[in-house]
Amino acid sequence: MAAPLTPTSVSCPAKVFVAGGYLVLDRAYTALVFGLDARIHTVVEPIQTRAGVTISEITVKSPQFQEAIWEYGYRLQGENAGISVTQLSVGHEQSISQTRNPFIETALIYSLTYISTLLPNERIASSSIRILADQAYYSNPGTRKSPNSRFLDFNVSLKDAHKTGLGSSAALVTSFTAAVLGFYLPRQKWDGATDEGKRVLHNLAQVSHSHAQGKVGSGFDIACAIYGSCLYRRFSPSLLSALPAPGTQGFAIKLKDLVEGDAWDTEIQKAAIKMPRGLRLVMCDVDCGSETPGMVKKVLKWREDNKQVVDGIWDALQKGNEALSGELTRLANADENASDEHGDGYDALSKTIESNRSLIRQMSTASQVPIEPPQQTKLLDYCSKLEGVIGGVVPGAGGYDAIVLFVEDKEDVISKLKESLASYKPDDEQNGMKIGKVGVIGVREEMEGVRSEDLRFYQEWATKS
Ligand SMILES: Nc1ncnc2c1ncn2[C@@H]1O[C@H](COP(=O)(O)OP(=O)(O)O)[C@@H](O)[C@H]1O
Ligand SMILES: C[C@@](O)(CCOP(=O)(O)OP(=O)(O)O)CC(=O)O
Repeated sequence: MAAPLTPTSVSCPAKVFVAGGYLVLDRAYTALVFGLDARIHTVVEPIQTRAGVTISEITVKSPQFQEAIWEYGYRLQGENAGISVTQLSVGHEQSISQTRNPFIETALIYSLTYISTLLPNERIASSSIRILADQAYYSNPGTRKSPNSRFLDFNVSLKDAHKTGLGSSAALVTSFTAAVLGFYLPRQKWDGATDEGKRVLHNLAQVSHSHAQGKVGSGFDIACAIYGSCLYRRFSPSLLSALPAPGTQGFAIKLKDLVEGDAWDTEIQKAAIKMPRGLRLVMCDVDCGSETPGMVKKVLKWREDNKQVVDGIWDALQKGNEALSGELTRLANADENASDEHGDGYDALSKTIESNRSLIRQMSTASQVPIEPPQQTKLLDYCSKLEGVIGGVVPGAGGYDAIVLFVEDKEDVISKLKESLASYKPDDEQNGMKIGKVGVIGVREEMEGVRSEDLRFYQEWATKS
């Protein structure tokens, strides 16, 4: 007889991709990714069913948003095809979503299927799942239920929420997968606190996120959701191509083999990423926007057509990115060995950032993809001259989304930075784009990845549908 299921909650951090954008799509290069102290939590709880009634239903709610309830029926299929999931759209409640949430649906299919391979003779019980996200993922103001509320009511539907680009889908899929595995599986079958548990979680979340996303990303965001700040080398994309589609013959067994197997060549180096004690990251949201997949396509095409030139720039940039993580680690280690102030000790860091930016601009100009477009150059140059700002870059794919700055971790430096940004005047429109208000997002770097959470956090959100 299986042990009774107990409520389980897991959270994962947001990400900022500081160096190695585009390069990381190729295993020859690495990415420097920082986790941020904004998290997405997933809570899984048993639901009471009346004696004798056996239903197979999982309800997923994202109660901070309107119309964000998804109800799923599920069943085990023959021929090792795994668990099939059907969205139930009974519509008896106004808040039931009429739209699909591909990230939730896919994470459910993949995690239940994996669970079914480990518990072949057990019925998977119904459950209720809640998702709660920290404010920083969205720029909608939101309202508090009480003065100390951690999770705000955003008062909009997910489709109308304005994302700040911190990797909501990766933190969602990873915390969701971890919470579902932790809820249904006994510790001896899967333990998220162990290295092996994390490795399986990483592989499973990569496969499911990649499926939901259309297999375009390098997977850096999932790695960060699990391991926190790290140096990341991606897995070979061919690993995923042999997996049959969900619901087809052999899917379950092949999924189990894939996620538990040792063919994964992902490399995660936690020790290669550190933040010196006197510094912190500041993320600024630029009120504009860019489409990552379109930019990726164009950059890859440019690389294909100009292999030699591009390899030259990318090899130099890889060296520069290694110099950046090397300098951060050197400064952080120096902090551990002495308690002195750095004085002008950030000069080398500042120069490395500058020279990496110049290579990124070369890439922008040659590919004609606005990775660091002139509007962002002007903003970064402006910020880099402010007191206590060491330098900054356009994170990830770049474009008009955001900038990230290395800043001295002092209150007066941050408040002056905020003042200066409030009065910042961007140039008029260039190439059809004009950046708007620049705001500081309330986050900073965090080293820790996935973690179990205390259920008390969610009391306020216990009953709201
Ligand atoms: N709080 C949430 N609850 C439910 N689904 C969410 C939530 N936040 C994000 N998502 C899902 O993730 C999608 C956004 O993912 P994506 O476009 O990849 O943005 P990001 O760059 O933040 O990862 C949303 O359309 C939705 O499906
Ligand atoms: C281009 C990339 O290498 C980096 C993109 O980083 P972003 O942080 O810009 O990503 P999104 O939040 O998904 O838009 C693509 C990748 O590695 O997947």
